[in-house]
Amino acid sequence: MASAGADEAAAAAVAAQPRAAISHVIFDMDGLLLDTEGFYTEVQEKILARYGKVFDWSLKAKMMGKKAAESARIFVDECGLDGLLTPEQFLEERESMLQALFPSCTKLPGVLRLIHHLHANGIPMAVATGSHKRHFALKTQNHQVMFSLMHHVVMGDDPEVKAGKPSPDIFLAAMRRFEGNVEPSKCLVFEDAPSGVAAAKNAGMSAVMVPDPRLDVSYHKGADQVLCSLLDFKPIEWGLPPFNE
Ligand SMILES: O=P(O)(O)OC[C@@H](O)CO
Ligand SMILES: [Mg+2]
Repeated sequence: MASAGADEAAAAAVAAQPRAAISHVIFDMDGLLLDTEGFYTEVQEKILARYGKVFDWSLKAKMMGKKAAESARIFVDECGLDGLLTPEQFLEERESMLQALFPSCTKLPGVLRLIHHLHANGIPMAVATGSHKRHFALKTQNHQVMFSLMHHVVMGDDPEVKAGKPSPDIFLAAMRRFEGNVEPSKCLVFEDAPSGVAAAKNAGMSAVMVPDPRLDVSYHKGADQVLCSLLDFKPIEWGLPPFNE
């Protein structure tokens, strides 16, 4: 067993050489802060079952994190539903089911601890979500306090977000809305989706991925760090103030 002295020396070494000198943090929302991805999966499984098809995780990997219209197009194309269902009909069909589910969503493990810690230490935070305004309101109605700690939120239907993730648009818009002149290399993005990690990297930022365990590990590549849960995040590795526990 390592001695207390050895532990302290190891912590000092990590603090002396962080992976990056992060000053600003940007969170994805669905599947990262809020446990909403399961709702999408459930509803999409139901719709696909009507056509005698099974919704799987390789399709999920392509859809998650995208703007609604983009993921609807992927759903129709990948499932071979052209001529049977349009992307617009798909969105309409899933809408009432999703609306009923969203308000009951819960926070994912470690979210509150990390956000309160960063806020207490004066680290500016933002949210960058592919979700549009109407869904954002339904998902966050029971999590207002947490979102009030964010400097700002950028949503998928924001005029500055021309293309959804993996385009860097949303993360660059989130970066520009912080006060001062913030460099991408100082921004750390937390994401659950492959397209979100790619968007962060395309923006020149660092990306910590917290994927669903059902997502194949081949989708982890590109992330600077992959964690099972936000509870495993060590701020000190990124030049951020350490937890005091
Ligand atoms: O960007 P996020 O917050 O994951 O939201 C995307 C979404 O609407 C569901 O995949
Ligand atoms: Mg997400």
